[in-house]
Amino acid sequence: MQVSVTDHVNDVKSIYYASPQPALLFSHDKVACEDYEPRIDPVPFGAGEEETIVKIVRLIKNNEPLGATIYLNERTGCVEIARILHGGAAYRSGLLNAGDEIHEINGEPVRGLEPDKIVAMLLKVRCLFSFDPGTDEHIPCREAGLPFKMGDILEIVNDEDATWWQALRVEDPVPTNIDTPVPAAPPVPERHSRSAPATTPATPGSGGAVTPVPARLVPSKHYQESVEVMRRVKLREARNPPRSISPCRYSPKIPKQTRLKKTMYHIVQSGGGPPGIGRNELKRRLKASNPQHFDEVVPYTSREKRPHEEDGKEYNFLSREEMESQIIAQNIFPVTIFTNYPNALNRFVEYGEYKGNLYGTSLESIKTVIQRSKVCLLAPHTQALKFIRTAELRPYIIFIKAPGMERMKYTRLEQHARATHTENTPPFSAEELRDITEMSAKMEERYSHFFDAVIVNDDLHEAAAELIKLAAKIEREDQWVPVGWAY
Ligand SMILES: Nc1ncnc2c1ncn2[C@@H]1O[C@H](COP(=O)(O)OP(=O)(O)OP(=O)(O)O)[C@@H](O)[C@H]1O
Repeated sequence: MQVSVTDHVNDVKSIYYASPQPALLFSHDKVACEDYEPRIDPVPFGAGEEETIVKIVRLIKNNEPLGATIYLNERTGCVEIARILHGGAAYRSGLLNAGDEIHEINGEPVRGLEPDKIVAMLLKVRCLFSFDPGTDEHIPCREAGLPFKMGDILEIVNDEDATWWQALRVEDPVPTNIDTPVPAAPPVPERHSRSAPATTPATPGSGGAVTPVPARLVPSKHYQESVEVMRRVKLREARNPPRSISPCRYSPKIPKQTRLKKTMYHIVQSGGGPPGIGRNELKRRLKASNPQHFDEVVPYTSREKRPHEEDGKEYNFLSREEMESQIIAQNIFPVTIFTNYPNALNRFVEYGEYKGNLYGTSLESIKTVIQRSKVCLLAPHTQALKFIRTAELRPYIIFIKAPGMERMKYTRLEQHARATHTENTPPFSAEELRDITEMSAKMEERYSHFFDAVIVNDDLHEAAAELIKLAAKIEREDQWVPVGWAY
């Protein structure tokens, strides 16, 4: 031991000859004396050999397999670790052993669950885009590609390659042969279920009853992002061909943070679908289905209060100066607004100007609704999604989509449907309906990765019924959430 230490120091010296030797020796000795073994709480004093000890094991690992198989011990009814695979994360941690009983995973009890159910608690990837290997010009082998559709669930078994990951479709039989690598725990690029271990069910001693399904290639997150960027650049260039700019005259513009964005309010409200598609109508119907349960935020405005209005009921009324200073402040101190700018009480997730008055929805108003144990219904602008799509609010985003142009005309023209954000507007013209339909397609193309569900607002009654049913289902079932929300 002593010899190897000296050798090592000499090696280092020969490369970094200028380094002072005592400092090197000191660093080396310090590192060598550190204990890098995982720390396990000491066995309670007095616990006998026969007594059960509960270990709470915390494994922090990257996108790699846990490297363990599990089985249901029918005698005890407990889920136990069948094997620890050599070299896997569990093996390296030294924290888990074959025969250990698993009582809960990420806080969720597993007693009585079939191993299959536990496998269903694996972190998996829900696809936020579709992929057809037949049309991808860069895939190294088309036959090896795994086609998938948006919403499909995949298990990524290898994410070592920067461009092509290996994946299994979740309905494919999971390999159980212990001689083959256990499917990887999830990289989960975007979203995953709330539960989380990475184990594979196995019957002890069976050594693999199911023939493993070979993993196939899917684009990595990095690759897909590059594809998306390129697609948008091409699209933009096709729409506005670049003009040649003299390099001498070109100076990049520095965005002015303190300028107030002047967006028309009806644009500001175009989040859950294009304006005019029926978001507010559907929101109204959902609220009416259970007014005790659903509620909406009270927006802020700088316009004059009308005689019949009550502050805090229809709107929260603020002077234009107050609203402006708060909006400007949040642009200057995007993160620390509450501590750095004591006058700013509101953080507007969206704001805009309509007919000379400011309107906005504040984060605090949303929280107020939630704190009253109500489900907060919003129809935000797409720009607001990044502010509200947080671990704190955990929104469920439903896109209200336009049906085809023919159905738009059939359903809206007959009903004399008209915009509701302004008063006394004439019914939609065919031209306006075309705009709504086109905007719907553009929004879906651009923001579909934010959507948890899509409802096509064709027949209004059917769309409302679907929304009400979906709202009930959301409350019953676990949802997919971004990775960061689960911890
Ligand atoms: N499926 C439908 N069939 C017929 N009319 C509809 C349908 N959905 C909504 N409408 C009507 O379309 C009009 C616009 O709906 P709504 O106000 O809810 O749209 P919006 O998306 O909230 O847009 P805006 O912000 O312009 O109000 C209303 O008259 C509404 O009753």
